[in-house]
Amino acid sequence: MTISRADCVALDADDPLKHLRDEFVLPEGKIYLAGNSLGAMPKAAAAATARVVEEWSGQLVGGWNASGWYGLPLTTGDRLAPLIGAGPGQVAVGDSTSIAVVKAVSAALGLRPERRVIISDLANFPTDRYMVQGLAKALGGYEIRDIGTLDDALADDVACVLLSEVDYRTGDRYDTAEVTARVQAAGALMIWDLCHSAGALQVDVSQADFAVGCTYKYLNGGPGSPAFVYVNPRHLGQAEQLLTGWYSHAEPFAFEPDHRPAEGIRRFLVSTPHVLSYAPLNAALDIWERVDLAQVRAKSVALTSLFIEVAEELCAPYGLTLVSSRDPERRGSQVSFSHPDGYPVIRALADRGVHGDFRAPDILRFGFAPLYIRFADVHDAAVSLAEVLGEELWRDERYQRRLAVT
Ligand SMILES: Cc1ncc(COP(=O)(O)O)c(C=O)c1O
Ligand SMILES: Nc1c(O)cccc1C(=O)C[C@H](N)C(=O)O
Repeated sequence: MTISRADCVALDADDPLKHLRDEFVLPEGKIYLAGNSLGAMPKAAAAATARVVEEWSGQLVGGWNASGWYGLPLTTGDRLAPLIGAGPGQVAVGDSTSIAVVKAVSAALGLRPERRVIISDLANFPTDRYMVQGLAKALGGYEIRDIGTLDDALADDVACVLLSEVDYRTGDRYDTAEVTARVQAAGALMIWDLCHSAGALQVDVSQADFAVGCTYKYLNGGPGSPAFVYVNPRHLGQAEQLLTGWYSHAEPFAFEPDHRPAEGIRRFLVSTPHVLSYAPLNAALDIWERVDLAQVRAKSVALTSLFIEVAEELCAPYGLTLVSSRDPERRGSQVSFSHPDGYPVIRALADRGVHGDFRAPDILRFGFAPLYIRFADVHDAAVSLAEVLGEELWRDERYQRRLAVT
């Protein structure tokens, strides 16, 4: 083999991020390549969550003031902002990505009232599409244009464009600066879904109009951790989002009968924050505060390139086809292959301790979270994949049955 396991161990020894792995709880003897679905747990998350439970028991309702629960969506937003190239007062953390999509798209439509088309990529994660479909139906009079190429779709009737920087299936990445500039040159507003890029790339939202994303993948905020919405400062104070819950009111505790929108990013809140869910996320952000994103990206490129090289070399005879781009610039921190028996292959691989996942119809996905994945893991995962394919372990009948969550 061109690259040996010993070479990979040497790469690990030189890795400037190697000390971070110890900050996470990782299952013994397993290789976790599903951090693009749910990130690993920071060791500090348990104590951070226990602290909030203590605050609750000790302070009861006083916790809203004394422990800063009321301010969590914005204090956490300010901590997350540097990870996506945003500044203070531009990011609100709360709700889910699906809800954040409604906030961002509704705000964009309000800023372009004369335009009646929303562009949504067919490659968008389904919930983004479903939320836009629901919103368009509720508002009435909107057309959703599914893009083949952006050039064909951009016209003077387009209000906004919603795309994912990194495609959840293929792992391919848009050139966000170039696309944003084209969309804005056509007079439309650009909304990026950053679920598969935040914590994996050097995201730069500074030119985008809006962005949304989750915190439970590469950011390691925990299952169901709150999402984020970014609003470019040029729209703050002007853009109005549809979900006008009381946290978006100028004075929630004035209890006025009619909605009066808050100034600034607070307008993009909806209602009571899920206080317990912010605890593990903030524990993860404590780690992120000490991380250089340029090093994260460099390691991500190296890990994904290594996996492609070793997996292709070992699995060449077994019908595996690379789906992700070969150009690391055009790739997120994920490598996808297709195989006609992708589902049982992923199940058999998990039984051998290597956790990737499967996306219909035939995609094997492997996510490489640079904070805790080692080069030796990449090597070992490719060897296991070759064994599963070469020895046809996936043919075992118990791997054919579909689980509820794939
Ligand atoms: C690109 C993308 N958008 C949205 C979501 C999900 O949104 P939600 O957190 O609302 O379930 C996911 C993953 O589940 C995703 O990959
Ligand atoms: N959000 C998820 C969930 O609620 C259950 C299972 C998986 C997920 C995921 O995040 C999947 C992920 N967005 C994907 O890219 O497929």
